[in-house]
Amino acid sequence: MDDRANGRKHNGQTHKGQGSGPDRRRRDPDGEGRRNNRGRERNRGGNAPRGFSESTPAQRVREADAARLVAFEVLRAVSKDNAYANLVLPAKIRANRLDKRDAGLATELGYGALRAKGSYDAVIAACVDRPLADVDEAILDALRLGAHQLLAMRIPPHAAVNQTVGLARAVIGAGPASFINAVLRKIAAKDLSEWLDELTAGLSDPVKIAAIRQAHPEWIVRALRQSLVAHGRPVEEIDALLEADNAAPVVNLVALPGLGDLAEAFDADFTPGPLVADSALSAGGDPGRLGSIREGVVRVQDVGSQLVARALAAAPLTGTGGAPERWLDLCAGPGGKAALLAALAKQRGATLLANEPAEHRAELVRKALAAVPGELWQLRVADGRTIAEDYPETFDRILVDAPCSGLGALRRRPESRWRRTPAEVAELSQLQRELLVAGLAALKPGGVLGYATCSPHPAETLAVVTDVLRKRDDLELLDAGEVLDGVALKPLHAGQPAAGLGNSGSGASAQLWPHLHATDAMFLTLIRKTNREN
Ligand SMILES: C[S@@+](CC[C@H](N)C(=O)[O-])C[C@H]1O[C@@H](n2cnc3c(N)ncnc32)[C@H](O)[C@@H]1O
Repeated sequence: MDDRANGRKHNGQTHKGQGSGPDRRRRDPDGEGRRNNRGRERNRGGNAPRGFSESTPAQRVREADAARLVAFEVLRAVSKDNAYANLVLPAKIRANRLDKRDAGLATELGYGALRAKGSYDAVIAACVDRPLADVDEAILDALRLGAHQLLAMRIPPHAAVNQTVGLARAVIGAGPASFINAVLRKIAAKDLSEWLDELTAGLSDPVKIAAIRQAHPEWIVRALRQSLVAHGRPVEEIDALLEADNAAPVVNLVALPGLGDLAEAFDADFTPGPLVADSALSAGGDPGRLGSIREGVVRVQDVGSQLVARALAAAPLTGTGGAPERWLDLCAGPGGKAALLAALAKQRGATLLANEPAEHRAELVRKALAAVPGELWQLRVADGRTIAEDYPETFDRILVDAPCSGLGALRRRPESRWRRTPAEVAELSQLQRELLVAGLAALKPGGVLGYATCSPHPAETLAVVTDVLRKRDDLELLDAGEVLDGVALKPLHAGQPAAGLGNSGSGASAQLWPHLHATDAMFLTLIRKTNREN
């Protein structure tokens, strides 16, 4: 018999409340755990929570419904191949020709199960008698899908269990399906808040409690709490912030100024964005349908990114000379901000150099910039740390949108919180310092550099900027919050003085927040190089 009949990776895995592996296998030679030798259901009664119909073998769901199958395949691709759900899911929806309703269900199932994996794993662990590391990954993924349906969706429990078990029977096997059935019935015995109360009972550390309740790794909860405090926000906001990470984000569009408009989007189901000009949003619209998106003059872009690009374009310079401005996007791939910057540069008679070292991402930048006349921009495919070798003190405006952990965009990348590690943050923060220093060397006196991350982790934001500024006396900090307010349609209050940056003028960094601004948690510092004669 397949070990996976009992959920095992190796030998001996069972769900709690059943006999241990070898015993159970002897009692259950067909490996399904469903019938005794009189042909009656073994799992009937006893443990089964109310609300389940006891289906006969003939009535059992034996096929995977399309939406659940797609969601399961996405979970498998993420677990097995380290895939990105936001890339795999749309491809699978297309390949399986899901209609709008099934596409919505597959998205909610897949993204929901991935986001809350930590909480669901804790629930599942309470229902099986082995460490989850010993449970076969495919079985675990099916259990996570089932747990999400049972604990977070308005799907009747019997349907959630039957459909998930049917999926498992079709794609994993009859034995594992029986194990999954038994575990899901245990999960269904309590609702989510009962499970969370049980799992957090006896804990006093607010980080551990928030981590379980809001399905985030503890180190991320800790970093986000630190960031709130460093930006003058009450630490109690952490719950709202974590909740915002768990909500499905809206789709934001930007019409490239002077090149595109949103009329077509408004005719579809998009509405004007309340925070920034030329933007639109929709909770469920499919931007791929819009001709203006296909032409590249309207683009999908988070509002936080739009604000950052516009703030850099609007920041006050102090006399960089009368020549047309030269702008640089040092870390440009895949080109979202570069496209907006290039369109703004066109309106201002400026030009843009977009730099990106990764070939395939540089290609995406080229595509993103295709809508902007070619004489206004150039692409450099090289390490940003060498920029000043080719362009010493050349640019009036520079964006260093540094490679980062992406902890500010967790709502868009459902699996990433479980994949990222603190060690990566340490490594990235060194690269971020080097890119910031290189960008400053390419900045003209009087010019402004925007250092941005889509992470609010203090090690990637304030610590990087503080470290670099501390060693220099030719730089001043602008008030990034004030500049952001100048380009926003309403005050953002994003620029509370941040701890540790008080020694570089009266300026302050700004931090956008998903729970306050409904944007990604973009961080922005605006640094001006002082003119030598000043
Ligand atoms: C946060 S992303 C930039 C996002 C981009 N600004 C946008 O809005 O689409 C960071 C980019 O930096 C690039 N990168 C990584 N190492 C780099 C380096 N040494 N120099 C310049 N860019 C680098 C990554 O390949 C990635 O494309």
